[in-house]
Amino acid sequence: MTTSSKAWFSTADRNFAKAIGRVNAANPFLPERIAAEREALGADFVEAGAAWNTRPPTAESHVNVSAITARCGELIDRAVKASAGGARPTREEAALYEEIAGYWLYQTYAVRFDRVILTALDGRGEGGRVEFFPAFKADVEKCFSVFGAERIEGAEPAHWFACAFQIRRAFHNIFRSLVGSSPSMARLRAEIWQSIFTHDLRRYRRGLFSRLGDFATLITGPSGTGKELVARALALSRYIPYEPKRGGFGRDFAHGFFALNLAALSPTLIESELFGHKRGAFTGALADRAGWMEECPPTGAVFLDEIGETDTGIQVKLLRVLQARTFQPLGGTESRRFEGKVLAATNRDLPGEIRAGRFREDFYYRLCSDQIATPGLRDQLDAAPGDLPTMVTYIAKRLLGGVEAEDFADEAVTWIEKNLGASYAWPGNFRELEQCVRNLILRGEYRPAGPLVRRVADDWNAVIEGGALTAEELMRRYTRIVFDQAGTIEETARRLDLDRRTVKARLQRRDD
Ligand SMILES: Nc1ncnc2c1ncn2[C@@H]1O[C@H](COP(=O)(O)OP(=O)(O)OP(=O)(O)O)[C@@H](O)[C@H]1O
Repeated sequence: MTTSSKAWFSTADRNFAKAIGRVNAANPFLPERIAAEREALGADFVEAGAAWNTRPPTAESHVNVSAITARCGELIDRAVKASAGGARPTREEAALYEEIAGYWLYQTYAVRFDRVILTALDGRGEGGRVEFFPAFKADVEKCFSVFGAERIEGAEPAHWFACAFQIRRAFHNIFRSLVGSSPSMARLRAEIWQSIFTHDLRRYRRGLFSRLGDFATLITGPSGTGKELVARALALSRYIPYEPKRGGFGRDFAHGFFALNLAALSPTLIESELFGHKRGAFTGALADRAGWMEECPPTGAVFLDEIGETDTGIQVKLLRVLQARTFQPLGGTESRRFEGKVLAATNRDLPGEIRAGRFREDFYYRLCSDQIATPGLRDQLDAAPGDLPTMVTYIAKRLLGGVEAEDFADEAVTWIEKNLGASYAWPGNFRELEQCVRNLILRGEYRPAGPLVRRVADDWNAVIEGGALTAEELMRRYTRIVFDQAGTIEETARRLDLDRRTVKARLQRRDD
């Protein structure tokens, strides 16, 4: 296309831009994202062998992203020239151009964003300051100069910058905390992404970004599966406005997560920690103190861990926070406002708790509009056995540091496979794996709370071959093995397709 042409884009450009629209809209943790990239590049797409992203792609590190960014850059240059030559875009062309410009701006600054984010997340640097906004602003203005006076809604440089930066932060918060390449882990990452940005990034950028604090998120899943990690990633990935006059973000983006374990504290202490207290509100309250609900900024989040354990009195007060956004400090009479987002987690079956009268239904429905479920470790390893060495290396690196960890991880995986067996149930999930690695470092062995599965399996073979068991005994011993792996009567009943009373009766009968 030349500057004298009336059309901005050729048919091929148009198809490319439509595919970029799909890339922008796709959840980056799902296969749909890679499919959209493939569609954009056609024969130039380089197969990377993965159905979904397993690390944050950047234009420098990912050949397809690089090729798409370069092509977007060419189209932007062409549109700028066409516009200077007097060609006006159609409505459709303007919308396609917005997709291309958005992609190009984001990828062009991704590496610079990364440097700031990683430095802050590692506890170095100031998580609120960013120096390159003027360059970004100049690029936004260049990109959108093509529209002359008609500006695209939501294309203010500072807002665009804050959104692009937030997307990058979310990438790192999700990738850095959650190890694993199984489909269930990919789904978990995708769910976290959706909880932050919704399924429509464009709508999010245009207005929803300021509303999502009103949506509470409930994280469910077995113990030790990373529910707190999910909560932290959600809290640290919230939208934070960029303030050009201050030369930085409204607050330090590496903070903003206010966690409280409700199972560990008495109701008075829970109230004091969450809502704060006035001097003299209880013995030991020597001065006024603000709680998490007051400390948490509008762009932060309060995390209520073990929400299934809290008593109904606290539930009523939390319901009020969710509905009216107000609370009262202990010993105080005036109402205060909570401006942040509520995240909660439990490994309990909340509908069951409601039936048993221990959990308020109205509170549950206010909490569960957005639900995220964390998968058990055994399920992940069944789908991706190669994750065991990756996870052990990840844990060992944090405990031992660099080179030593690689060697140790090989030894640890060999020990686990030999002594626990490749199909060990990991009833304590990732937390148990961490415990196992710590024990292997200290003692060279790990003894799970239940019997070692391999030894049980060996005994089992001998018993079966001996042919001396009655059917009843066989069932009783088998139930015991499954219980040792499953950890609870409910889960054992589910796996054996029995009712829980039968399981309990079999477990209670004494061994001969
Ligand atoms: N997928 C994962 N990747 C990396 N670390 C993980 C993962 N899942 C869990 N962990 C680690 O396992 C430990 C337990 O995680 P966490 O406390 O978040 O679990 P939880 O689901 O909240 O458990 P509980 O229900 O007992 O509170 C933590 O040290 C956490 O860092």
